[in-house]
Amino acid sequence: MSEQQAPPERLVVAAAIVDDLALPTRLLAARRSEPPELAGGWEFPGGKVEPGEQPLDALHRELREELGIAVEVGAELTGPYDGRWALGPGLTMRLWFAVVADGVPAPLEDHDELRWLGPGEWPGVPWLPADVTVVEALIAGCPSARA
Ligand SMILES: Nc1nc2c([nH]c(=O)n2[C@H]2C[C@H](O)[C@@H](COP(=O)(O)OP(=O)(O)OP(=O)(O)O)O2)c(=O)[nH]1
Repeated sequence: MSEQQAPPERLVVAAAIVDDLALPTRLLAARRSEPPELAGGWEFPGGKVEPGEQPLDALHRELREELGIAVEVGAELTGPYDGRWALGPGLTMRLWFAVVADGVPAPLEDHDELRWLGPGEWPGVPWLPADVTVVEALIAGCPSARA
């Protein structure tokens, strides 16, 4: 009988899209439309890195596919697990600040609503459970996000 191995971890890459990399006051949140168990939860736009793909290439691809935008990527908000954020069994996330460089964000895929959250509003949507601590860390690092 062969030993059971844990399935490989999948990396999710996502963006905290803000109005200004130096002084962020507005954050773009996206409401998931699928799968049914996640629908209605708000998240950072992004998705899974494909095998052989570089994380930042995956980020640009996901944002182009999901929102129809090109972005300028800024600093990474590193998490407590080897720089990543834990999302659930077998899933971790890397998150970068970004600003829109081209296009107007639209919910083209996987989302049914986008919302720019102003100062004091960043915690104000029902984020996916794993994102709540990420949003807290974002706010802690961005005094300009507070009301
Ligand atoms: N993009 C994103 N996913 C998140 C966040 N928080 C969170 O728990 N997740 C979870 C939801 C999903 O289970 C998983 C991301 O998968 P996804 O469905 O967005 O990936 P994908 O676009 O590549 O789609 P697929 O290949 O699975 O079809 O991570 C977040 O802030 N952003």
